[in-house]
Amino acid sequence: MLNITATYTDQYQLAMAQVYFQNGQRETTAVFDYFFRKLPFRNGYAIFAGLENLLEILEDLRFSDSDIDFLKKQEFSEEFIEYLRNFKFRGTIYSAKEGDLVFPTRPVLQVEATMIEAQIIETMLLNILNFQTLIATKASRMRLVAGDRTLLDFGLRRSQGAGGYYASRAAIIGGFNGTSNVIAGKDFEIPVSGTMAHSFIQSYDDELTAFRAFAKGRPHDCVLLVDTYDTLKSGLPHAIKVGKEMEQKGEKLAGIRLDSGDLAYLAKESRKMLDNAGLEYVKIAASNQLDEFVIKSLLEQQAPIDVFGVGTNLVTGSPDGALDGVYKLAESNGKPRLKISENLSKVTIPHKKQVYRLSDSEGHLVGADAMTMRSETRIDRMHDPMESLKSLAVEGCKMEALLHPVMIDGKRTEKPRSLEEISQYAKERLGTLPAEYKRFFNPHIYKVGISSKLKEERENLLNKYKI
Ligand SMILES: Nc1ncnc2c1ncn2[C@@H]1O[C@H](COP(=O)(O)OP(=O)(O)OP(=O)(O)O)[C@@H](O)[C@H]1O
Ligand SMILES: O=P(O)(O)OC[C@H]1O[C@H](OP(=O)(O)OP(=O)(O)O)[C@H](O)[C@@H]1O
Ligand SMILES: O=C(O)c1cccnc1
Repeated sequence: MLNITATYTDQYQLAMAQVYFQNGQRETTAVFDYFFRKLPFRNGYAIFAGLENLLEILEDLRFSDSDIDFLKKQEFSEEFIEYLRNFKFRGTIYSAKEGDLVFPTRPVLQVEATMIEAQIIETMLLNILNFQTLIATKASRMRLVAGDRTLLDFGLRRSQGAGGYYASRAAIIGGFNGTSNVIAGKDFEIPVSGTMAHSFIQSYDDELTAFRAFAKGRPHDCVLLVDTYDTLKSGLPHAIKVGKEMEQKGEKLAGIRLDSGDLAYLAKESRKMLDNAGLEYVKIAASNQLDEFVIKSLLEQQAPIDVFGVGTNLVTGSPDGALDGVYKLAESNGKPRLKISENLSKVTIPHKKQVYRLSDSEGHLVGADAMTMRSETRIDRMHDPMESLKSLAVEGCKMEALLHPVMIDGKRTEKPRSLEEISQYAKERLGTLPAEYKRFFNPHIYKVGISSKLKEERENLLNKYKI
């Protein structure tokens, strides 16, 4: 994994931390909620991703010697620098499971730590969770339309800098099968695969010679790019020739890739030509600015495409550049805290909380989560957090707690989950979500309610701070 140290933060976190340190508030405790306010892509759900990376980094988070040297040149006191030299995150984290379905305005994760620790990790936590959750969600939309066809991430070259590294991981959580990104493949144990570039074909005097050379070098995973000169008049005939030559050697051409033009038409024509030549097993891959809408359209056109290679629109989270996940103080030194806003949706919810996913007696999701004080284990009624007169009886519903202690006093509570396990979990959870939350246009809203106790606590605080 990329080497992230404790300076992966914003300066104001350190400035605030120094003030706590100097004012004898080193042991002041905090509870922060991580949540987002708006689903990306007008989607009906998000897939939580990035947790394993976060925990791995937190367990070993330090200021390195060079970090300390750098900070010495900034405006920090010697005593505070010494404190940072010995800094370690010793906090506790309650979190949703990575790969779970998450929805706006309810905590996805809670951090309990000293105020200093909690502030120092804020930026990094947001940076990791916001990005991977965005990309996993985008990837899952493509998985929903692609059925069981292969989805490959081709995005590293188009991503916002190093973001491509984590995008490849998040794509797998969202349901992609593999990546062209070699370092992500190595670090996260993602199946790595790829085809060939136009430059390879251009570098030879003719296409056939290029194809033959590639087939010789990659006899087991040879996918030929057929659109450099003319897909149907040149690329396909040459690929078929090489495919037949490979058969003579007891080898099999793995596939062809279409990267321009009308992908549905070209895939249909290519399939016919391959089948007529007895190359029914040769797969058709397609790429070129794909996204969930293009993939859906291609499949509606019955395009016989087996593999989709997706770059830009996956790894950039296009058209949404970021998930708006935030980190808000819910308690300090054991006292509940509130942030007031003109906009009721931005008034925070105090206290250590739990989020329960509700289902009926047969185990079907009822389309609502209930937010409670962490100490509550049962509630009969939940209230709309925005409209105080609206409430809903929930007695008889099964309540599944979503937030689990994943780190206690700086140590992880469980061994790391593999990426495969996480993506399998995401698949299962998405499988339980009714179709109306998964459609692209105007999906159902997955509701949230707060318990009577939490509502009362919030109102008391609101009254206390109201001017
Ligand atoms: N049959 C199709 N149905 C829907 N969208 C398609 C179809 N074929 C291609 N697309 C998508 O349309 C967009 C643009 O395709 P277009 O044919 O203009 O590609 P191009 O890069 O301009 O091709 P060329 O290299 O031939 O100029 C891409 O996002 C592509 O994935
Ligand atoms: O379109 P995207 O979804 O972003 O997918 C990745 C694109 O990157 C490659 O093109 P590029 O022109 O960079 O290289 P090439 O010469 O190998 O085609 C590939 O051929 C895809 O078209
Ligand atoms: O392997 C490929 O075909 C590939 C990899 C990265 C980007 N475009 C294509």
